[in-house]
Amino acid sequence: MASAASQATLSFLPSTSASSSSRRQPAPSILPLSRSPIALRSPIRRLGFAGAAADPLLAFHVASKTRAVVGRGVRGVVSMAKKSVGDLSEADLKGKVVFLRADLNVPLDENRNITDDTRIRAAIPTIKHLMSKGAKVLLSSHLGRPKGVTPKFSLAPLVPRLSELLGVPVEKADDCIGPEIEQKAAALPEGGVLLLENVRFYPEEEKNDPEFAKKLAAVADLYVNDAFGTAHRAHASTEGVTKYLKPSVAGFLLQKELDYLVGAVSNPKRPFAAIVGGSKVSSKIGVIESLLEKVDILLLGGGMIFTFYKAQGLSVGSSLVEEDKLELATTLLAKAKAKGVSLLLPSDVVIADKFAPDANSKIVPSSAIPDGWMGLDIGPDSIELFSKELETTKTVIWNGPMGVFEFDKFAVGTEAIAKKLAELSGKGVTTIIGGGDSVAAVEKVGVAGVMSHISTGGGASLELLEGKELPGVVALEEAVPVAV
Ligand SMILES: Nc1ncnc2c1ncn2[C@@H]1O[C@H](COP(=O)(O)OP(=O)(O)O)[C@@H](O)[C@H]1O
Ligand SMILES: O=C(OP(=O)(O)O)[C@H](O)COP(=O)(O)O
Repeated sequence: MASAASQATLSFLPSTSASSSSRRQPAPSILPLSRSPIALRSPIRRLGFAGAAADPLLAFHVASKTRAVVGRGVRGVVSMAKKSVGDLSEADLKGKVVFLRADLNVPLDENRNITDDTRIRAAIPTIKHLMSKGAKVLLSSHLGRPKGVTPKFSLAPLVPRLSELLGVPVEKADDCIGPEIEQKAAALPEGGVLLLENVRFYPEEEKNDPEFAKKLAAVADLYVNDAFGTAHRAHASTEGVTKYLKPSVAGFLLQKELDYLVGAVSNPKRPFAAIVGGSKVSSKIGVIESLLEKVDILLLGGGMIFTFYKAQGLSVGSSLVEEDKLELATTLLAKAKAKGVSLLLPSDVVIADKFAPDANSKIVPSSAIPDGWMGLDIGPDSIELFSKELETTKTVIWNGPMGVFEFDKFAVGTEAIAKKLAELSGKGVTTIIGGGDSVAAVEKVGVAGVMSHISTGGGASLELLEGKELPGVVALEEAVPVAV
C-alpha cells in the first residue's frame, strides 16, 4: 500500500491525462507549500510533425531510419539529412584512404588496461564496413586531455583490443601527421587499418588550427566522422578537417546517436517521459528547458530536487541547494504547468547524517527533512510513484542519477529506475540513456544490453538534448534531400 507521502502526491494528479489512471484529481492552481511533493499534470500534448519539423535539431538527421522516424505518416515533407558512410558506393571507397575520426577515449587503469571497451566496440561497425569495401583506414582518436606528447596518453593500449574485435592485426603509428603517416598510408593494403597516435598530442587539435587540419587531411581521400562523444568539440579532427576532405560523411555510430537523441526525442512515440537527475540544477537547466518543449512527463531526481523543494518553501536540511537558482526552479515549475507537462518531484527521500558511504540514513517524506541531514537518494514511495508513471509511457529518456549512486547505500533509487527502464524496454518502450553517470548506473545493474539506446557521449548527448548544434555534425555534408 502507498504510504501517506505518496498518497499526498497522488492527490495532486488530475484526471485529464492520456496516460492517466483513475487516481488523477484536478491540479490545484497554487501548490500548497506544505504539500510536497509537487505533481503538476495536465492533458498530454501531442506534437504533430509540424512541431517536429520546426525543430532545428531535425536538420541533423542522417540515417534513412531517421527519415522514416521523422516522416512517419507525413507525405511530401523533405527531411534534411547528413550524408552517411552507408550512402557511399564501393567505387567511392575501394582503394581510397579514409580519415576516420572515432572516439576511442576509453578509461584505462593504472596499468593501462582498458576498463571499459564500450567506445571501441561502438566504433567497430563503421571500421568493418570501410574494410569490407576495400578502403584503407586511417583511424584517429584522442585519449584523455594530454598537454603535449605524454606517453601515458598514447593509444598503444588500444591496439590488442582493436585487432581482436576487427579480426586483423592493427598497426599503430607513432604520430598522426607527417612523413611516417604518408609512408604507412601508402603501404596500407585495401581493407587495412592504421591507428594514428593521439591527435591531442598536438595543441593545434583543440585550437582547430587550419594548418594542422590540412596536415591531418593530407594523405586521405575522404573523411568519416563516427566520434559522437567528441562531436560537440570544434576541433581540427572533428570539424576543421572537413574543409579539406570531400566528401565528409557520418559513420554508423554517429547516425545511431542522432537517430535516437534527435529523431526519437523530436518525434517520439507518446506518452514521452524524461527522467532528469544529477547533482545540480545549474548543469541541467538547458536540458530541462529543452525537454519541457517535448515531453509529456518530467521526473526529477538527484541533488537538484532540493533546490526545487526550497523554492517551494520546504526545509531541506543540509542537502545540496543552489541558492541562486531558487527563482529559476520556481520558473521551471511554472513553465511545466503552463506547457501541460506533468512534472513530478520525489515524494520521499533517503537522508544521511553526512556525505559518506557509511553515513547513518533514514527515509522521510520530502517535506520532513530535519536540520543537519541531507537527501542523498529518492525513497521507496518515489520509486513506486515514478515506476507507475513510467508504465504509462512509450518513450523514455534518462539523464542523470537519482542519488549518490557511487555509495551503495544511496544507489537504490538509481538502480531501481535502471531496472524499471529495462523492464519497459522488454515491453517495447523506447528507452534512451543519455550518457554520463546514468550509463554507468545502467551498466552497473547489468541491463545496458536491453535498452533501446545507450549514448556513448556524456557532454555531446547533453548538448544535443539541450537543443544545441554539434560542430562535428554541422560540418558534415548534407545528404541529398529525400521526400518522405
Ligand atoms: N542528492 C544528491 N546530493 C548530492 N549529489 C548527488 C545527489 N544525487 C546525485 N548526485 C551526484 O550527481 C552526480 C552526477 O551528476 P551529473 O554530472 O549532473 O550527472 P550526469 O553525469 O549523469 O550528467 C553523481 O556524482 C551523483 O553522486
Ligand atoms: O569522454 C568524452 O566526453 P564525456 O566524458 O562527456 O562523455 C569525449 O571523449 C570528449 O572528451 P573531452 O571532454 O575531453 O573533449
